[in-house]
Amino acid sequence: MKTKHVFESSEGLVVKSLRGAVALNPSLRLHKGSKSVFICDRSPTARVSIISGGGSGHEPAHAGYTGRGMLTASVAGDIFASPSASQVFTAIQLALASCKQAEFSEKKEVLLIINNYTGDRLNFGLGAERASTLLGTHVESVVVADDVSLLDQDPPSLVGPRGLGANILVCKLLGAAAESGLALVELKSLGDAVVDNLASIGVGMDHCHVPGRPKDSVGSLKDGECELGLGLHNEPGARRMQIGSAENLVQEMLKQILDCRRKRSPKHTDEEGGDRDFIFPGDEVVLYLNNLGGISQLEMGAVVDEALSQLASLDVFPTRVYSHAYMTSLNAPGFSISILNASATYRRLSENSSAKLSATVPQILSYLDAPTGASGWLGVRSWPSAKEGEHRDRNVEEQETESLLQSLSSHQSGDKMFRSGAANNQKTWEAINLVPVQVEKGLRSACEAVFTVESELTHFDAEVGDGDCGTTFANGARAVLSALDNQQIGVRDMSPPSFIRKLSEVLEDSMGGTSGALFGLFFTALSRELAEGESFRSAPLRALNALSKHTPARPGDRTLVDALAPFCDALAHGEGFREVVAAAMQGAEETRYMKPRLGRSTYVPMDGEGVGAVPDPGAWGVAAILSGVERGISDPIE
Ligand SMILES: Nc1ncnc2c1ncn2[C@@H]1O[C@H](COP(=O)(O)OP(=O)(O)O)[C@@H](O)[C@H]1O
Ligand SMILES: O=C[C@H](O)COP(=O)(O)O
Repeated sequence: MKTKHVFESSEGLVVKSLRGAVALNPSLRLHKGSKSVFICDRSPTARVSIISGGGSGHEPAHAGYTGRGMLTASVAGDIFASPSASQVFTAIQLALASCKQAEFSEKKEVLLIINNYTGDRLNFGLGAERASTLLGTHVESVVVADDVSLLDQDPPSLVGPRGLGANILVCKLLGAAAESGLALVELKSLGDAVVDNLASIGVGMDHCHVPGRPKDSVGSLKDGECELGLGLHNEPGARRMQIGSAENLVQEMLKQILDCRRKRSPKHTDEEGGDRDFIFPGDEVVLYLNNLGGISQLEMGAVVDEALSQLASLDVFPTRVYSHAYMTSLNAPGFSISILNASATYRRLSENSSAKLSATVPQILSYLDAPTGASGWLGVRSWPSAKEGEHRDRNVEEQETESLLQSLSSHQSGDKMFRSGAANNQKTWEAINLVPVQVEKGLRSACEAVFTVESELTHFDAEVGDGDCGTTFANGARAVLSALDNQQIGVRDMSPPSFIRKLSEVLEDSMGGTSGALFGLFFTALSRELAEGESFRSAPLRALNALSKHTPARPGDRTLVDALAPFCDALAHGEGFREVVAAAMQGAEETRYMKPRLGRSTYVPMDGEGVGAVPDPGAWGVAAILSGVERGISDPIE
């Protein structure tokens, strides 16, 4: 595995890289704070804004696919961690603003293209909810879940298949369809039909290394070995196997794609036609290969050739062929093969009575052929002419974007109400038996505890996930300490509900990822419960119940809920703080032996030697936070 980088740390790397992407295309602007890139000269024909995004490390996704005929705006999280809900909300605002101001109020329709990862689903979902409430935006989502490598899991995971590199094919198709003037309901029908008939599988020769992470944070593969059923985030593949030969590898990958209908879990059988072929004779299909970043172009060309000749031997002759590093996993030496069945997409649209669009196969293919101004797809073909001696000044452009966002706040309704939430409640800390000095000490100590376990969390998450859990938790802890230090939040100056509400905003803005969304939701609910008069003993359990509406995770599913639930329960039952923290730690410890049904661990085979021995990183982090609080407060809470 290559661990040498041009930039030895990931600090500031994402924004720098986004600036690079914007420099390639004069039609783009960057909003640094939210890591959003948007079109500043949107075409008049597009009625709907198309937005996608996700963690960084997948470049040129998604900034490189922002441009006329593809995405109106994109939003990036940290490396391999989804952007937060507030980032998504800002991206939506900027996409809407890219219409001329006069048209702003009429073009409030947004389609989100979301890859099926928990963090992305939660954060894009919450960002969309906020846009509907505050801007009156009508938002629909198309969820890309094209990975066929884990369809026969038993019991089936609650997460569903991952989204792989064919996400970009969906962005291209829907971006061009939006450019042609389709309405939101039509785009949603088209998108759903496309993702239902899209199947992909990835393979990796080795893992990639994230700049700045410990060099041994991810294990290397042995000579001659590969991992089949690979995601985009460096998590272990569905299974290890001998490469054998390139022909065998491509054959195995195509077989999994062509058999995907038969492999779908029984619960999908009725609605999705389980036990059927993925391709019928005469179907028009698109072959799409995605280089994860580390395979030579020479070999990729040969893989295209191999895939085409094997498909020809099965009487399948793709009408369109694409191969490029569309959506990378840093520089991972791997690739994925995807097939989009355009004929089946057409059938699905014409047979489904609830579909709001009918589109012929040539029409569907025309969306792929349509020109785009997005540099990552074909490269920008025509540059707007600049006056002699006129140069772009990125500082001026970024300042203009800040001003634009500020001016947009006048279009929002109810922002103040949303932001302050429970802030009006004047109940004091003393009234709920907490001493402000102790609360601050506990909070600071919790942040220190996160730094202590950061590398452990990275290690656990690298074993069973994508290795970003330590960074995500540490980002949150750093932001909380800095918010306390610069008095952005102050325990003494704020009532408990307002303080917790602000804390949730700080966490939500700084963390991203699944855990950032879950913390944001939990603390928002906690603030509301306190404002409604619940005590510090009863409010956390009620907040946990509120969280349960956004995630199906329950104790036993091997998530951070396994640490949080015993804590909330024990607190509600009147146990002392030492005991409630011990309950959380025991819950986290027990995750070592649990089989995951949620989160990224579901993609990883857990029966393998040693893998099951690590606890769930999120649960471990929550337990560390709580024991940090315990260390920080010298007296019991009551
Ligand atoms: N659906 C879910 N519900 C509750 N907790 C979850 C869920 N999915 C993942 N988690 C928790 O999130 C932790 C990972 O957090 P994070 O690194 O932010 O996730 P990711 O990188 O996958 O977005 C997991 O260890 C698990 O505790
Ligand atoms: O690159 C990361 C993806 O957007 C998934 O995000 P997540 O790991 O937070 O679910």
